[in-house]
Amino acid sequence: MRFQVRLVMFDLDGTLLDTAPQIAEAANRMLVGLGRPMLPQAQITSYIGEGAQRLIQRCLADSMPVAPSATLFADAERLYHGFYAANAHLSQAFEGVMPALTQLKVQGYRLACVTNKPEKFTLPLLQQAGLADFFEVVVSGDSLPKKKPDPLPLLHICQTLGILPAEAMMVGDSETDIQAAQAAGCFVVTVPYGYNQGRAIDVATVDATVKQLTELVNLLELPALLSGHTKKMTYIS
Ligand SMILES: O=C(O)COP(=O)(O)O
Ligand SMILES: [Mg+2]
Repeated sequence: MRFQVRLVMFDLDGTLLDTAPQIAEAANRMLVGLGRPMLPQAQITSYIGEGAQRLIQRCLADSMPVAPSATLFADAERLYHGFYAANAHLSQAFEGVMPALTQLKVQGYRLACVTNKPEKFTLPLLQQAGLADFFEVVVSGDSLPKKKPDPLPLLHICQTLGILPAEAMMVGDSETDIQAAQAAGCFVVTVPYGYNQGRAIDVATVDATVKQLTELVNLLELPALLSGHTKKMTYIS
């Protein structure tokens, strides 16, 4: 049995939008507000991908030997959310994002966004970047009981749109996306320019990789979408 991709689900941070500068700035303002030393942007960037709470925990863990109390964590979260709300709109789309989404939409692919970012930031950010209208469904890190790498958000999108997971493709920048896609039974394609905890993606673990999202258009036209997701697609950019 051969499956044709009908749904493409996009990760947000590090795939559609370059959010790291604003996330790092908000995290450093939070640390300063708590009387703690700032961290290099690259270090904070490597903490992106598992949601805001995990990012805050990891930033705090770098400056204190013991786990923060619930009160300190609540203060940190309030500060981070306040600072991030003020600067999130400055994040830019990566090259190729707008033309790729436009083309895929014209070609009739169903499009969705699945991110571990808190919901209160996701929609405003997509709207400000002019991307919100491309997506039929947007699922954030706190929309459902579980987030990526759990397959639940991806399966929820497939179910909402009436698409089989085997007809869906996840496009992301990190191992979190790869694990979620593989657990859901979806194809997975990665970009090399994102964050992935500061590491390069192991391309052996994905169906394909594209340098920028415009390459997806050709990739999806290849007749190499394979049954059972046991073999790789032949196109590695
Ligand atoms: O908020 C995060 O940690 C990452 O979000 P992402 O799933 O869009 O990469
Ligand atoms: Mg990401």
